[in-house]
Amino acid sequence: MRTGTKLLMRALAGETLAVPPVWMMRQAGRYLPEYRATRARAGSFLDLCYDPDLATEVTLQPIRRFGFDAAILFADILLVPQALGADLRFVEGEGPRLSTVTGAEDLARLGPAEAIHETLAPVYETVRRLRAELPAETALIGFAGAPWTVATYMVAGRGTPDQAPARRLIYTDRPVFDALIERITEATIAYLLRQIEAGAEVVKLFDSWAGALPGAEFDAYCARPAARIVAALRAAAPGVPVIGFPRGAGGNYQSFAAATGVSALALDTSVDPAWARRALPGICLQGNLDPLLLVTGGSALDAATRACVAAFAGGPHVFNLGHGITPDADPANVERMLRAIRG
Ligand SMILES: Cc1c2[nH]c(c1CCC(=O)O)Cc1[nH]c(c(CCC(=O)O)c1C)Cc1[nH]c(c(CCC(=O)O)c1C)Cc1[nH]c(c(C)c1CCC(=O)O)C2
Repeated sequence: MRTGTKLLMRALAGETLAVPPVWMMRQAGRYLPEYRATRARAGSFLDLCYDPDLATEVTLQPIRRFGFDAAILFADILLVPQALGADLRFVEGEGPRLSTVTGAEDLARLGPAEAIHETLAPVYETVRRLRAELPAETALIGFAGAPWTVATYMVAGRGTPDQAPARRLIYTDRPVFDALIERITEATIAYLLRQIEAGAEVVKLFDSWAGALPGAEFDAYCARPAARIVAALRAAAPGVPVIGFPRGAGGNYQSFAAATGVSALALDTSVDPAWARRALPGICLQGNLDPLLLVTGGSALDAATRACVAAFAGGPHVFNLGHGITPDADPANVERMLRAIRG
């Protein structure tokens, strides 16, 4: 395989490497001064997402600075709802605001899954440019939000601490909720396949709020949609690894792995690596350093980084954080983390 020498691809294919490949969730972001400068040139965050030149530039910035083993496409999980017809804007200092979907009429106003590509064409162009510009050793990761997490924003119209609006819709109007999950699932498959066609070598499914699903609903709204997405990608794009990230799934990480057949599991900060190795044998594990250590730094960062590498050393591992790097992180601490991993 042409990509066979990239460390990330080797780890995802199940190889245990002496030094794990490394990348970070949110590696292109506000903790980098060069990101803030490009972001200021773009205007809004969404303008940046839809400008292939600038989105390519910010994706490459952390690769140039740190030499990560993978780049992740610069975009957002909420571009899919927007492409389905939701109004979307990001309020500075607050977060996303969307038009809400709480009933059959709202659902009827959304476009079909196949209609998303017109809006998302600039994202595919960014993927093409990245594939042409990335160093030969750097893998390109595409991504989408998982249906449940995307639905939580579409139902509430914003981020919520407990995803109560989406949970409420499950209990009060399950047919509408199921239809929404179905629409997002179809759009996600179409979106990821276009990213793969454009040059994404790996895709990651972000289910950031999987931990908010009641246990009885985890299978229906986290595992099953992910299983459908994985199966559709495997059928149309065999050989492209899929990383699943059911954040906060706890003990459900096991049933998620079994139900979906993902190539790798991204573990959040709460998961004990030793438990994960025992409970999830044979699968590539990604994670899971506490991102706060990149704010606090010092010898605690060195110790935790080395402990993380050692704890996962018995099998295929992709070093990452347990969640995204935060805007108050110090880039010098990222260098320090990389020295502790790579020596
Ligand atoms: C829930 C979610 C979103 N977006 C995403 C998730 C799932 C992962 C997670 O749990 O973090 C995923 C995401 N968002 C972004 C990426 C790009 C790739 C990467 O570097 O990881 C990815 C993979 C850029 C971004 N997405 C966002 C930024 C900050 C925008 C800015 O420059 O102001 C970036 C770099 C904005 C965003 N986007 C979203 C929110 C709630 C916010 C606002 C909160 C915040 O400001 O941090 C939705």
